[in-house]
Amino acid sequence: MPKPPVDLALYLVTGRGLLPPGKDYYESLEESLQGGVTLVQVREKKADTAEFLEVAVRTVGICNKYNVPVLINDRIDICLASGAAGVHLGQTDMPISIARQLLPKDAIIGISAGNVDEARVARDAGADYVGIGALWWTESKQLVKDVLGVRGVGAILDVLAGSPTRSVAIGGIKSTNLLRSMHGAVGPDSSRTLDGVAVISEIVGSTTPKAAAANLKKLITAFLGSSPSIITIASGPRTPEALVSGVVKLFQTIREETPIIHQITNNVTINSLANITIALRASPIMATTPAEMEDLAKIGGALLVNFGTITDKAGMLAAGHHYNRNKKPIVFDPVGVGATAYRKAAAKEILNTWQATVIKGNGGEIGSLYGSSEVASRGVDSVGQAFSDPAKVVRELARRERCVVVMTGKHDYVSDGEHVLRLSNGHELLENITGAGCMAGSCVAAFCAAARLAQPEPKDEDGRLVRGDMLVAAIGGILALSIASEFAAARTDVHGSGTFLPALIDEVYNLTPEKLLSKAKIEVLQ
Ligand SMILES: Cc1ncc(COP(=O)(O)OP(=O)(O)O)c(N)n1
Ligand SMILES: Cc1nc(C(=O)O)sc1CCOP(=O)(O)O
Repeated sequence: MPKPPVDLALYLVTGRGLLPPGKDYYESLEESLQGGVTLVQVREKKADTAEFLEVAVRTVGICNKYNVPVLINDRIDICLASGAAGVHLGQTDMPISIARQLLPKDAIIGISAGNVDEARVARDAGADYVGIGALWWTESKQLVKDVLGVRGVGAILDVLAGSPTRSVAIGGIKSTNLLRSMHGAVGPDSSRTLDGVAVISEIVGSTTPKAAAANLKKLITAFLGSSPSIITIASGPRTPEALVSGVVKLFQTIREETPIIHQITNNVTINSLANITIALRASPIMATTPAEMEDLAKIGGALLVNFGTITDKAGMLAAGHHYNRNKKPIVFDPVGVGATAYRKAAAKEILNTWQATVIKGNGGEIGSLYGSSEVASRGVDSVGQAFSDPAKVVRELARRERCVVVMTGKHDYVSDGEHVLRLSNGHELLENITGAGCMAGSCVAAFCAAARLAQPEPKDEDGRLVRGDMLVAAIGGILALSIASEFAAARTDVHGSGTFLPALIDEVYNLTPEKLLSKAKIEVLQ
């Protein structure tokens, strides 16, 4: 009979040195079990053998009351002597083949994996699970290597595809980043996700470990119980009529609710972005200082991060973290990402730190993120012919980044990884003004804020990073600007690009549901 899999969902690794002053270890342990911890590892780095054994025996006794298995960090002898369920082994500990011989047949053996090769060896050796770390930076252990970030963890998860070896991530996991960690840590090829999280300080360092554990448990249970395939869960039929009618609803929501759109953008187009946001009846705030981000993320309806003149990377990283934490949408506009190595590295760092809801770019920018040279970036413009299969590019990038992708151009392509839409509105004068693409980003962000507001907050934690139909929101933002551009270009007072820009702002201001309904050109490609 195969042994039943251990529940890795909320894995407490002990750390007596991190207890708050005056808090008893056994009391803290019992409270955390009451909060919903599913597995415990006794990790004693300073105790001698006698003390380690005493702690292990008492820990097993307490955990038995809650039917929660105990693993021992590093030490086979302590595992055997304490009656623990198994061990967690590091890379320099006893090899798993010997550990299996020494331990009972049904012992659980977990192994640390900090890279793809270590995970492959652990998998082939039959590890029950791998502990992948460090995901984020932590003060609980002196790290000797760079943190992996969600992408590093995702790459390791791919190695486990098709094997029974399961996985947890460890390092810096808190209630504030748990959902982002789980959503982001997905193998790009296999879509395999983590089976749980291993945590020390968030629980052990708390004066109320029961509440700390319960909070983490609520989040991880919601994630594991939901469909993790795509960040924005589609709702409603994807016909052109249904999509435009959804866009109109969001357009009206913006007018009724005037959501705050927080924008970190470039100094070339900042004024146009603020004006286009106001024209839509949303409310812009252009703030870049990292220290403000926690507060702004509480009041902002959505965040736009545009790195046209990338001087505020620290603010971008902090802002995204807080918007993820507050479950608010983020639109990422990686302006000119293919132009320099610095921008490429910054985009990678950003997408490894927070989860974008929508990525919007021109062909060169999307091509660069996708890893294609078919259409390249020169400065902030695209060069090269159109993609031979643009639908594939946006769909695959959306799947990989687990968000909605918008690729602007003669036709605009939008995908949530499942559906692909082609939008064919817009006027060529948009190419003759600076910041048309950036303004599209502001419009998309305003529609994303509306999409979130339009969907009632779920009563229970639902494991998502944002709520609302972000596919419709992305389409709405693009249509609002491109349909307004058609009305602006048709005006008799528009004589060229100079008169076009203010007319464009006017026409966004004067946009109506009827104009959107009558002009929208949407094709559902997939
Ligand atoms: C679940 C889990 N994952 C990784 C580790 C780290 O183990 P190791 O590499 O042996 O380092 P130490 O914990 O011994 O410092 C872990 N303990 N648990
Ligand atoms: C024990 C341990 N191992 C790590 C690894 O990277 O292998 S990180 C880590 C410490 C995790 O503690 P916290 O939840 O407080 O960040």
